[in-house]
Amino acid sequence: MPRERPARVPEWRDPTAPARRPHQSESCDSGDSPEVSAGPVLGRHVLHQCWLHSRGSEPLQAHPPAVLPRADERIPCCSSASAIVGSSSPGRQAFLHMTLHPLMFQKLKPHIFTVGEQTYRNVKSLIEPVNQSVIVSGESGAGKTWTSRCLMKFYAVVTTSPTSWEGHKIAERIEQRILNSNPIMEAFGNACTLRNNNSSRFGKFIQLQLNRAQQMTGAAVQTYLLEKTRVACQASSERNFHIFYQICKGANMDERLQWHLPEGAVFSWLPNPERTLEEDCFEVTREAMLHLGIDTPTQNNIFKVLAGLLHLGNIWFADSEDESQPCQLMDNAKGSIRTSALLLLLPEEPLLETLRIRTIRAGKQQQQVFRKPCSQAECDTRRDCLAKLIYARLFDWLVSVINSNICADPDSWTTFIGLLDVYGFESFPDNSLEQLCINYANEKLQQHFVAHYLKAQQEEYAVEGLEWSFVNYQDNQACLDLIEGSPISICSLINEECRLNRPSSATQLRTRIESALAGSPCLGHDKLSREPSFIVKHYAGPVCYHTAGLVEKNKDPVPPELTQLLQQSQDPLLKVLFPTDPEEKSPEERSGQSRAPVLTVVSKFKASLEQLLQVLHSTTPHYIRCIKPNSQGQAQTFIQEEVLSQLEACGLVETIHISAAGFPTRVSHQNFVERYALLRRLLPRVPLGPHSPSEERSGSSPLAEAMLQPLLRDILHTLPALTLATSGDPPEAMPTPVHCGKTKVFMTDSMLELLEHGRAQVLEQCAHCIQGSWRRHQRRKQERQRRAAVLIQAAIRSWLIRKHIQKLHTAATVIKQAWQRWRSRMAFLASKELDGVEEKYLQVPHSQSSFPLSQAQTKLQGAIFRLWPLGLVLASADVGTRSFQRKLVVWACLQLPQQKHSSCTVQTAQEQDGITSIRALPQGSIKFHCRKSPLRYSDICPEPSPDTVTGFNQILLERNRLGHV
Ligand SMILES: Nc1ncnc2c1ncn2[C@@H]1O[C@H](COP(=O)(O)OP(=O)(O)OP(=O)(O)O)[C@@H](O)[C@H]1O
Repeated sequence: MPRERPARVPEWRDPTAPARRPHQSESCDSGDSPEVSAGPVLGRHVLHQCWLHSRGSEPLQAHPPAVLPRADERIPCCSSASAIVGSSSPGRQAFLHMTLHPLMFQKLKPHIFTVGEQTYRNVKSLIEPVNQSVIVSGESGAGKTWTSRCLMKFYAVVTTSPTSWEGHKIAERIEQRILNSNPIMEAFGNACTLRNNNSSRFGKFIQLQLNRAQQMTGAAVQTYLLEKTRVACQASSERNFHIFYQICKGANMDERLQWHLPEGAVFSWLPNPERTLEEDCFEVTREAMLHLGIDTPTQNNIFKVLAGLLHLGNIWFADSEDESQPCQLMDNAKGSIRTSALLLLLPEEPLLETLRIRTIRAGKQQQQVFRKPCSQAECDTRRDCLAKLIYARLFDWLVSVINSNICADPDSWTTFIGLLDVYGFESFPDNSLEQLCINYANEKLQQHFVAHYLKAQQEEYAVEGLEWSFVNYQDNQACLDLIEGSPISICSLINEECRLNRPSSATQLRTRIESALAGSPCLGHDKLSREPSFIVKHYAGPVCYHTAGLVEKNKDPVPPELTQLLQQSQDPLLKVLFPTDPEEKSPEERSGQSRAPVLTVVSKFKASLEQLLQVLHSTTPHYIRCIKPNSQGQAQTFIQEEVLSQLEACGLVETIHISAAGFPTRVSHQNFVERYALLRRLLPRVPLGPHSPSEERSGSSPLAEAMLQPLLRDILHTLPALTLATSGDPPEAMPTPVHCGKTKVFMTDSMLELLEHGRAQVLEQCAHCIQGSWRRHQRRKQERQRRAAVLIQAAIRSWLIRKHIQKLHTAATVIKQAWQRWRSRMAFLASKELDGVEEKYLQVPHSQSSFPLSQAQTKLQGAIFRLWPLGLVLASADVGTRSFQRKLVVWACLQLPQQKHSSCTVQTAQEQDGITSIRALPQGSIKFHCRKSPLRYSDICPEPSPDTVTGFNQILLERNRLGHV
């Protein structure tokens, strides 16, 4: 039958509306500590807090409890095992899945001390139920024992009386005794397995007893289902119980002699002795035993018996060809049986006979006795059975001794905190009776957990004023009915097989189970399996159990003659373990003699489980789920698949289903407003009144409840719009999206998603807005920077140019001045020179001249002198006579002397007759230069351009150019 999901009553209530139920005190909720409840903000999978660490990787990161254990202690949260720690009360430790709301993830990491602190505070608060229990579960090697040990240390510290010195001493002594029980129990009950070097091969419930002042006055230990087969049979690569290795390695010479354990002796029940573990510490066990009142002679006695068991394991029988004859001992086993008998103080012959010959009683009074030699296999079984019997009794006796030493007088304690360290859910390729019992126990605990969780949920809804019909969640009752139900179940069928006392066949048992329980939805069948088997669909997954050997294991037969033999022992310890007093007859004996129901393993286990659950039901439970990050024991390695399967096995998936059936997300008003206040942006803008705190403020400091209400209302008013925008559905179509409690907002997953979606949208818009503004700002800034750069560049360039020009100017001034000085000097020199030459020339007497001027020439010269300005003007005039006419005029003006060529001697330059050039001196005076000047400064031919002065004596007209004029 598929599991039904609970139906809910849809409701949409105004958060400000008055609550319909009276407000209940928060302390009713199992009395939580304020520190514990302060951290979390959102609740999705309300129950559990998750943390995963690798071995020894991180320092303690814990919410500090009131009192911490000593600093040198290793702390569970930071080492190999990883844990999910949870309170069963949903309202208190509510944490949201990290991937959904990283921002809202709990501020304080989970820690077992938080659970310890919570339980202790609950006890102190004295609110019913006062007694507390912590259920530590997980697969082998996940850290259950370690966690329990740390919790015990925690309680030992917090419950030590600080009132008086004497009281303190007593409390310390009790604490020490309780802690000393651990090494003893671990030495005798733990072994190295493939999965854990220190694997507990039994379940235990430790009850820490507290007096009225909440001081620890004592403790009691209850053990479950010791794996006693390990004494005689160990899987390859595994070991026997630690204590056997401790005595073989730690005994001194005398002890070795006494216990017949010579150095290097080989025992078939002691595999892998070469492996040395930190648990092989004999001295620690001895010390702890001493502290618990087990004196040295008793200890020696215990170890002697254990050595006897080791020698018993070396007894091997040869197969007998004649069935009527008992099997013979193997040659090398003769010494072993002698030593074993010696150590167990048993008579050698009866010991051998009991191992080889079965006694069958018949008749009304069981008076007829038959003796039947056993086969070799039966002899081995009897030998193993003897060892298991002795070891199991020894273990139980040790537990009782421990209890008698640590258990307080019933009047001296009033409350207790129980620590349950049980095996986790197991599923191997080959599962048998042990796994059936373990998984049965886990089913029971899961049911207890679910019941408590549902109850706690309902309580919380009631406290918050929710109209809630949280119904129809079908827990694992169907599976439990299949395993333990009445009148027909797997257990009852197996027990029946035991009672019928007939040779049982595995196939027959399977057929019986399948036919009798065919209607159960949790029973399956593996068609591919070659071996007869059946499948049970547990809450953590299906497990296939093989039926072979199931009945035998369930019978756990102890031949009465073995017990009788042990009763003959002279050993003081064995005498205690196997009393002869008929009053103290063992259960095996009692069951063998009477017609009372056979006490099978399953029935004993079921009885003890029921007893345990009764205790748990009377307490407030707390859960610690230990998760192993990897099976190799490596640091910083997290194997997802392994962790996932453990989460399934510890029932987390189931818890999520239950949680999802209700309002899995719970957020305090404060946190809700802080997270979703920005959704109000979706509403049309309304001016914020004096009582409407701004978003900024709501995000930074806690708001008063009165101020929260309008904000809450605003946020909730956005929901219809949000629904419509996101899904397109009208808001009325949405089933019970959100509910406002008195202090919390309850939401479904879909509503959470919707809110988150809306929030993401608003944030996106904000982000776009911010991005746009930022880009604008950046652009403006860049523009300003560009303009500034241009300005600076221009200023620098102009400054550089000005500087350059200034330099040029200065240089030009210098050059100009120099030039002017030089020019004036040259002009002066030229003028002076010219003047000097002209004067000189004019002063030359005609007679001495090679070309003397006649009077006519002088006249002509005079005419030229008079006419030259006219010629000059004509030559340079822009307007007026042009071309030929102009040339003629100029020519006429300047060539007058040439008309009487013969009379004029100044014709050529060579002859130096006539005027060769007309010159203007810089000073402004015009001088006629009549012949080629010999002067140094004046004989420079000017450029054709009339306005260019290149010489110092400007040549206005030159004879040889006149033709071109
Ligand atoms: N918190 C821790 N800090 C350091 N080491 C740890 C811690 N938890 C577990 N370990 C290591 O892991 C080993 C296995 O732990 P533990 O014995 O507690 O596992 P378990 O769950 O009790 O296994 P089993 O069911 O086989 O008894 C320990 O011996 C120890 O070395």
